[in-house]
Amino acid sequence: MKGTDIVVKGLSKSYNSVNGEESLEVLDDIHLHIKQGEFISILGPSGCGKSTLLNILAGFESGDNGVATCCKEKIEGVSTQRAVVFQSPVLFPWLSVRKNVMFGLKQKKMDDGVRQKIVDKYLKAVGISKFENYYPGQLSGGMQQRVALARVLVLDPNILLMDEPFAALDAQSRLSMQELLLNLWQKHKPTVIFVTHDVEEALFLSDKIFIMSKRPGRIKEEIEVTFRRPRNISIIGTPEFSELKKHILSTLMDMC
Ligand SMILES: Nc1ncnc2c1ncn2[C@@H]1O[C@H](COP(=O)(O)OP(=O)(O)OP(=O)(O)O)[C@@H](O)[C@H]1O
Repeated sequence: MKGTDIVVKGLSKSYNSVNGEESLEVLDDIHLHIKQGEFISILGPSGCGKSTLLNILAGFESGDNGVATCCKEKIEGVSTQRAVVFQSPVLFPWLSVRKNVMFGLKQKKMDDGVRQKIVDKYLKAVGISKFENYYPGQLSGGMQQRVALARVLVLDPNILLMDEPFAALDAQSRLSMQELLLNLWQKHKPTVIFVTHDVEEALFLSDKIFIMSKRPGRIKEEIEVTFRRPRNISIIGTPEFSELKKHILSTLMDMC
């Protein structure tokens, strides 16, 4: 079902310290409204709670106070509507690329011919059809991340939660993954919530950027990114891009 605004109101979260004696306040009074189909990035200092927020939206964890809703329903656990892509691709090393991509679809009741066609479509979309019989260990990091992306896209999620998915890649692979992601997003328009440390990446990809304060993380600033779409890397050299980049960097530096 489409219609998936994500609304977060007054969300806070603390963890017990390892010795259990103190409480570590990680998120404090977070408010967000993310519209269906928006591409959102979250930037903020290390340890400010970006991954914690993403984990709560995924349903892996819950907040202490406040509420996070998706489709007007409280997020209380994982859902196939919300797919997560991590920095390290999560793949089964003993399964071929094709079988990895097929994995989630096996749980769905559908004709096997249809299932195979969906897998073919996404292997092609992420540019790894030729490697369908390879095993993850035989692929580069960038190719593994393509497989990880195809693995979640076959399930047609409404929401993609991405936690620094391209951080481990070299500059060239990173750029090609960013372009690939933008193309896929443009076609299917899932809501994307993308955690990154890379200001250029956030500007290149997003409709909106949320900047979080240092821990306990709050939303310090919300920035609309209005560069025309479809985008290509030529926007990175424009004065408007540089201006916004400078503004975001100085906001982040002020928090150090
Ligand atoms: N399960 C946990 N138990 C205890 N503390 C935790 C747990 N998960 C995260 N933390 C702590 O919460 C704080 C925020 O962590 P989180 O990973 O959300 O930050 P982040 O902004 O994503 O950081 P980075 O940018 O470095 O990845 C950190 O101090 C971390 O040590």
